[in-house]
Amino acid sequence: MYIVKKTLEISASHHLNLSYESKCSSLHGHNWIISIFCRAETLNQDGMVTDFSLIKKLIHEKLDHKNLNEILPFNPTAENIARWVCDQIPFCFRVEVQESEGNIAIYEKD
Ligand SMILES: Nc1nc2c(c(=O)[nH]1)N=C([C@H](O)[C@H](O)COP(=O)(O)OP(=O)(O)OP(=O)(O)O)CN2
Ligand SMILES: [Zn+2]
Repeated sequence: MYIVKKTLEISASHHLNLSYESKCSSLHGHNWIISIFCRAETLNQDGMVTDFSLIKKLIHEKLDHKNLNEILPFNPTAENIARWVCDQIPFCFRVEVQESEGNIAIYEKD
């Protein structure tokens, strides 16, 4: 089994729609650190699982320096972002989204 890991930093803003009062309901920003894991039993014709550049194009170009509430069709929690990222990338099975030091969400496909 081959595994590749790509780590990206996304500077962006968001606010959360929550069922309780929270400072996170106001617009604010984070430098999200997103780690993306892809795996495959065999490599493609280029000798890769998934091209690191493709991962950057699909995620960084779409989210960096954006208001995530305007880009993503769901409440942009770290958990939801992790699942969305996983769904965008060929052969992705695990995504770690670090919102700030000590605050990390992980999504893993079964
Ligand atoms: N399970 C989750 N909890 C929270 C999320 C999330 O995505 N998943 N997100 C937020 C907000 O984005 C908020 O901006 C986080 O604020 P932050 O100050 O970084 O975190 P804390 O309130 O825990 O404060 P620390 O001082 O960093 O511990 C909130 N929760
Ligand atoms: Zn936040």
